[in-house]
Amino acid sequence: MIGGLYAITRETDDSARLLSEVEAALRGGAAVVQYRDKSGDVARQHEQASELLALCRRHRVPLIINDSLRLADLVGADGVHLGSDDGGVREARIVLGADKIIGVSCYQSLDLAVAAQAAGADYVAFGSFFASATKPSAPRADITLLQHASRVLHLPIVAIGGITPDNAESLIETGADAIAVINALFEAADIEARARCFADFFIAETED
Ligand SMILES: Cc1ncc(COP(=O)(O)OP(=O)(O)O)c(N)n1
Ligand SMILES: Cc1nc(C(=O)O)sc1CCOP(=O)(O)O
Repeated sequence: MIGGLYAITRETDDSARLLSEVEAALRGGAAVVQYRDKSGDVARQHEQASELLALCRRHRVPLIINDSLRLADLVGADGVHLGSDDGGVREARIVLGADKIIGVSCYQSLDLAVAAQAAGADYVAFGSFFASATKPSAPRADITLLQHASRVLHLPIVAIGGITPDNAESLIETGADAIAVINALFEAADIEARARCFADFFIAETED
């Protein structure tokens, strides 16, 4: 079940730094990790994904691979995140099997989310809710989308794009089950403390 702080890695060839940053996020309470690397360096991706998987297993947190069904299958990751160019849910389900997590980017479209749900996705993601330093060109989603989506869908909803400690609560209160964060998490001076800050929003939510 996807929920809480969903940490997405920054691209780097410094594997030791990658691992130590993700470990800090896990210590702070990240509930899901996504490996996202657009370099096209297949050897590096295989090595980093394998090392991250071992780390995530030690913390009992799922590792999702962005974009690549092939890499997810090769390293035995816990799931894959599919964007509009990354293939369909049904194919991913056949390759990965019933127990793996399949997430789908639905951008600003509830129709895409309904279709992903019908195809057997395990979660859907909407964004970008705020200006994103990582993806400045990402089209913006309105927060009311979360309200509609949480009424219509019966699977976890992930919000992404420019999320910071100052705006995360508004998304969670409006219907996000998870918040996916890159910059505001991994650019923080103290990644563990920042992760804890994000994770605590979900504890506060269950206490309300
Ligand atoms: C949790 C989550 N949500 C959305 C995205 C974006 O995926 P995509 O649209 O495929 O873009 P890239 O990440 O591949 O640039 C994501 N990765 N994770
Ligand atoms: C990878 C990605 N996808 C987005 C979308 O809107 O689909 S926004 C985004 C970047 C998220 O990083 P940050 O937390 O640094 O803004």
